[in-house]
Order: sequence, then C-alpha cells, then structure tokens
Amino acid sequence: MFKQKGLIVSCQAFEGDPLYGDGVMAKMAKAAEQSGAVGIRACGADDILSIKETVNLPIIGLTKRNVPGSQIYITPELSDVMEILAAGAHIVALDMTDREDRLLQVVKWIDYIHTRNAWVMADISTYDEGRKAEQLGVDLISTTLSGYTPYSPQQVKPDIDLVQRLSESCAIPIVAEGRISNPHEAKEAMEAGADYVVVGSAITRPQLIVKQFVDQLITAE
Ligand SMILES: CC(=O)N[C@H](C=O)[C@@H](O)[C@H](O)[C@H](O)COP(=O)(O)O
Repeated sequence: MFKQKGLIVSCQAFEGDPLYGDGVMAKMAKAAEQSGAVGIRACGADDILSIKETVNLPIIGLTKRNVPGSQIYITPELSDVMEILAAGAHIVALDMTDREDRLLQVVKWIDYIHTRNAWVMADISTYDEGRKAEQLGVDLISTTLSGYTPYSPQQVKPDIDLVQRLSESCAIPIVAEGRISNPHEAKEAMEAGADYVVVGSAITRPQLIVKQFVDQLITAE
C-alpha cells in the first residue's frame, strides 16, 4: 500500500477552521506529497475526493461526528465506513477503543472493508486495545487516541512508550500518531519502532502553530 515507511500527513479542517473547504486540504496534501510524505490522513468525503484527485498517495479516510449517546466520534457508524469507501479512501480509520461494547459490530465492518480491497487502521489508546485490534484482523494500529480516553496516559508529549510496546509485540505495522510536534519527536517515534508517523496539527493547523509563537512571546514579556 505505502511505497515506504515514513511520514503520513493528516490534512483535516472542520467548519469554523480558517482552512476549511475550498480544496485547501488538497493543497496541503499536495505540499506533503511534494516534500516526501508517504501517505495522507483525511476526514470526510469532500476532502477525500479532492485529495484523491490531487495526489497519488494512499489515503487514510475517516469521518468525525458526534452520535447522540456515544463517545465514539471517529468513523462512528457503518454509514460512515460506506461514505469513506465511496469517496475512494484506501484505508479506513476506525475507533477500536474499549469505550463501548461494539467490537462484534466492528469485526463485520473490518470484513466488509477488506472485501472492498481497502485496509483498516485501528485508532487505539492503550496496548491492550492494540493487541485486540490485531487479533480482530486490522492492517495497521495507530496510537491516535492515547491521551483522549479517560483511562490512557494524559500527556502533552506523544505516547512513545505505547509505540515501543506495540512494535515489540505486534506483527502488523505500527503508526505513531498524536501530539507529534516536531521532526525530532517524529524520529524518536520511528526509532521506538513505528513504521509510520502521522503528523497533523504541527503541519496543517497554522492557527495552532501561530498560537504557540504568540504564547511564547507573551511569556517572554
Ligand atoms: C484525537 C483525535 O481526534 N485525533 C484526530 C484524528 O484523526 C486528529 O484531530 C489529529 O489531528 C490527528 O490524530 C493527528 O494528531 P496531531 O494533530 O496531534 O498531530
């Protein structure tokens, strides 16, 4: 699927974000491709479609939306899986945390995604969730949700320890994702055993990058 190991750039913007709409995420993806990224992570059918027209890299697709009564917001329902596949994503990202008792349902989605010749990326938050996802037949495990479930380590830095533990015991590729804010941390994740590193905010959310500079200047006053 991927030409080689390396950097996957998450190109996501939402209503209210300054870069939302108008094909801006496809331009971000083009910039990522030009500079050597090996894949793109993208949200929603519109962005997946326009990115697919613009770059020649594998696309990890997801949807993000709130379902009443549920904490799961990444690709929460089968209709989301269908939407992502119809848009042409090569890989579907699924929440495979233990927060809700839905793994039996998700196993059927994994089979379905495979019948469509696509891969499944399991977004998990702990080592046990990663191991379980591997047993259920996913193709990639990503540490995306470490720090975003109440029972996973709440930290500002990326969860390098989780990357290392998973890479030591899983046979499938491990993706380091979440709060990787500079090239040094990306390298650290690869050295800990990640096959791929997903970086989002530090590359494609300039409003957050600007805020970091401004905050530093304020504290320096
Ligand atoms: C927790 C969650 O909902 N993560 C989302 C998953 O798609 C995105 O908002 C993140 O930008 C992505 O995981 C990359 O992480 P970072 O932006 O920290 O490099």
